[in-house]
Formats: sequence, structure tokens, C-alpha cells
Amino acid sequence: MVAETVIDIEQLSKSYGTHRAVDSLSLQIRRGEIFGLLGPNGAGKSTTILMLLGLSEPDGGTINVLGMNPTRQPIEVKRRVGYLPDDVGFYEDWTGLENLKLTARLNGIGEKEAHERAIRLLDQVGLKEAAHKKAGAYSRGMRQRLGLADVLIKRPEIIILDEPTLGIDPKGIDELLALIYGLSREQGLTVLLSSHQLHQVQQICDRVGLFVKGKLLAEGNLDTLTRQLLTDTPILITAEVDRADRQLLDGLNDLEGVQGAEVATQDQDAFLAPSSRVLIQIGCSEDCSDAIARFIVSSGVSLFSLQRKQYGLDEIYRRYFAGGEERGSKRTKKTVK
Ligand SMILES: Nc1ncnc2c1ncn2[C@@H]1O[C@H](COP(=O)(O)OP(=O)(O)OP(=O)(O)O)[C@@H](O)[C@H]1O
Repeated sequence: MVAETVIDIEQLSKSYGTHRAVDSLSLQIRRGEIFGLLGPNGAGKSTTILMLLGLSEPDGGTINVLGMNPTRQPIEVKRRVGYLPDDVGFYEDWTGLENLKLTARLNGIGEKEAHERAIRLLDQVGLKEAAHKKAGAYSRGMRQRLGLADVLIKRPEIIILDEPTLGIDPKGIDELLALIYGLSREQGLTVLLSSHQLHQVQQICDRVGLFVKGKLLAEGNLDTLTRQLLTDTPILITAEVDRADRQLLDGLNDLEGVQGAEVATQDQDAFLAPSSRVLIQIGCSEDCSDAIARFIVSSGVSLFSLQRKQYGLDEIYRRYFAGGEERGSKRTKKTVK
């Protein structure tokens, strides 16, 4: 069953003076999804988040959050959507526990329930030992964990996290990401995560939206992004076989969609020792894995493995922007509806 859409954005636009910060943005996010908002500085991520929270009014288009219009129902949206800014503010002289209980009270939660929820959350985010320590003495990582607990105390259905891992050490990042992932999977929490840290986004996001100059350039999982953005980069398939002669390579080159097949590495003893393996690298304009596998096997050659190169987000981002601004703007016009 397909999960319900909890965020529905259609043709959303917002300008500051003559500058279009968000330009005809359409995006749907389903319940329980972890969605990554990715893009360079000034791409329009924060402006979009502010409009989702009802803190900024769109110039055009529509936003629907949990069936509500954030501009008209900002208080109700705020009750059900949690927002963690990149630098969350706490009462520095108050302990972590006291800060959480204050947030709970401000959200109309009774004293006893507030205490119980705060204790449980501090444990969940790994701050049990630091519960009675002043927030001012927390490290950056601890503050982010406290921030996450602070967002969760009102039991939101959606949480929006702006650069949640900024300034945290690698171990802290892994733990925070695992926590966010667990929350989403176990409690069906919908998570919107804005970040510049591509490999982190890739670790936990189900889908990613790539923002450039106020437009959504591409969205989807890694496979979709690769297809949408790296259109002129060949698909690379590596076949591991027991031998590769000219006839085999010529045959592969003749297959439809294959742009080039060549031996990538060859064990020096490949032709002497039948057990040695040879790697053939095949560049294709489309995924020709099936045809390649069939051809190799029908040639009487043993095929041990066939792998398609997976591009990571870092690589997609780097390759896509390798052509600079010029390429970015051309693509924007071409790929955005
Ligand atoms: N209050 C404002 N007044 C005028 N211009 C603004 C305002 N807020 C944002 N902008 C401009 O709108 C564009 C989008 O900014 P936004 O903060 O949404 O980008 P972002 O993707 O969140 O960037 P970052 O990753 O740096 O946070 C930028 O050009 C920015 O300078």
C-alpha cells in the first residue's frame, strides 16, 4: 500500500524583491519517508522550509501539510510539525531536562507527562547521564541531540531538520543519523533533512531533492538521480569472466547500446591458468546487463559476476557541477517541468 502524501507542494514560488528564491517548486512527500533537501548555498532550501512551517508566505502556488494550509493554520501546523534549526537555542543555565520540560509545558503537556516524556527522550537520544547538566556545558553534538529530543517531545508527525550534523564529530554524526533513521522506521515519522553533507544524506534518505537556484533540478533515489543528471555519462558495467579474446570483445561491442568494451585488468597468467579471472569494462548508453550476460554465456565463456557501477551522491553532485554554472543553468531549463 502506498503511504499517504503528508506534504504536497504545487508550483510554489517566493521572491525577495526581484530575486526568485523559490521558483515553481512541486514536490510530494509520503508518510514515513526520509527526504533529503540538497543543494548549494542560496538554492532555496531554507525559504521552502519556512513556507512549510507557515513562517513565510508564498507568492504563488500551494502548500498542503498534513491536510493544512500553513499560511492559514500556522499554529496547528507547528503543533504537528517539529523543526530543528541548524543552531537551536536553549536556556544555557538550565539543565537539559529543564529545557525539555519547558518545551513540553509550552506545548500544553501537563507536568507529570512532561517529566516522563523528557526522561524517556533523554535516554533515547543518549543524554541520560547529562540530563542534569546545564545546556551551556553541552558539546555541539549533545546540543543537537537535545535539539532532537526538544523537537520530539510534542510527538510531531513530521520533523524538519536543518543541517543537523553540522559541527559534530564523525562518531556523533553516525549516532545521530542512526537515531533519526530508527525514529522514522520504528515510529513512521516523516523526516525532511536539509544538508550539504552528501554522503550523510545518502546514508539515510529514501529520496533526495536537488535544489539549484530555487528550482528542483531532480528528485528521487540514487538510481533516478543518476539517470536524470548524468545523461551523457555512460553506464559502466564490469563483467568478471574466465577469459576474454578479440572475438568476445568484438561481439560485445556489436551489441545494441554498447559504446565500448575493453579488458580492464588482466592477470598476467590469465591465459595460462584457467582459474584466473579477467575483468571486462563495458560502457553503455542504457543498461544492457541482460544482453551482455546472455552474450558472454552463449560464447562459452564463464561469467562470474556482472556489476553496474553505482554513482554516489558525492559523485553525481561533483560530475554534474563539473561544467560550472553554465552547465547548471542550462540543465535547469531542460529538466525542470
Ligand atoms: N530574508 C531574505 N531577504 C532577502 N533575500 C533572502 C532572504 N532569505 C533568503 N534570501 C535569498 O534567497 C535565496 C535562497 O536562500 P535560502 O536561504 O532559501 O537558500 P538555502 O538553500 O537555504 O541556502 P543555505 O544552504 O546557505 O542555507 C538566496 O539567494 C538568499 O540570499
